[in-house]
Amino acid sequence: MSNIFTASLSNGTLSNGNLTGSDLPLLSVQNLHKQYQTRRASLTAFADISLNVGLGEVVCLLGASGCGKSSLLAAIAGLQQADRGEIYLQGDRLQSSHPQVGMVFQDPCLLPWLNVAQNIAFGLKLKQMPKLTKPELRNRISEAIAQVGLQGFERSYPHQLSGGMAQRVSLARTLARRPQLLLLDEPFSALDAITRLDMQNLLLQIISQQQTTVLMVTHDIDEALLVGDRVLLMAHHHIHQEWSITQPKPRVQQAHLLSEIRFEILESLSTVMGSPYL
Ligand SMILES: Nc1ncnc2c1ncn2[C@@H]1O[C@H](COP(=O)(O)OP(=O)(O)OP(=O)(O)O)[C@@H](O)[C@H]1O
Repeated sequence: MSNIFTASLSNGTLSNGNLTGSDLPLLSVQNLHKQYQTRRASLTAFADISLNVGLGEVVCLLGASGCGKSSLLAAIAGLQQADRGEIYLQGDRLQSSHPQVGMVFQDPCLLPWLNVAQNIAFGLKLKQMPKLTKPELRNRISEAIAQVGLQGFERSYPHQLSGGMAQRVSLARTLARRPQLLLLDEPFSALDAITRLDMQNLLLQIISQQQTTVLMVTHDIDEALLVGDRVLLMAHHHIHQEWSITQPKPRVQQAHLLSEIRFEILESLSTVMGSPYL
């Protein structure tokens, strides 16, 4: 095993990331389980999921389609209820959506009749958000626009933006809420390769400036290796294996150092899915 990562089988036990001693994880998920009931069947979304994410940690969730990644994120975001198990944010039990938990989806979901600034303001005016004064609202909006590099586009409408710009607005809308925990569900997967690289760099920049805690779903192993401090591999609705990556960021120039872990992830995925990914 290389010195830049460590791998372990989680087997449903709590994963502590970089936590030490009595540190409270920012996010703690304990024995979470969800079934979807359809007219014909009961489908497992995810089963017996336990994980911790430490303050400032970036954890990436990888896994084959249908293993439950998006459902897990939606449950943590409070967008849907799990059937069993508990979710804690800094020790407080979460049972519905929380202003300190922000989520960005693959689709930017911008409101077409609102301009960039108004779309960002919309996220700040949701009923679960603390009330802001007008100057506070203006500050939050301009700060978020600057964070994603969209100064000058405040009055543009969604149809006037490229896909990458629209996703920047979506990110700004969530960042403006100053969430403690950022949940990202394949945020860049609909973008072309170059825009995707730009957005990955932007995310890395925001993470390092704000010390944001992130739980990110991605299909892209290279993306997980680029931004993650830990990579969790989900299979058959469980967390199957995890890797800690200690290689310093940015890692773009050091892709060769990560090839070993990339190989391990593909090997593990091939074994657990019974399909050749190598
Ligand atoms: N609203 C729903 N009703 C019924 N079953 C659902 C629903 N949403 C998801 N499922 C099922 O739950 C399981 C997990 O789905 P989920 O979308 O969470 O997986 P995923 O790992 O995010 O997949 P992908 O990577 O393709 O987005 C799948 O079997 C899926 O068919």
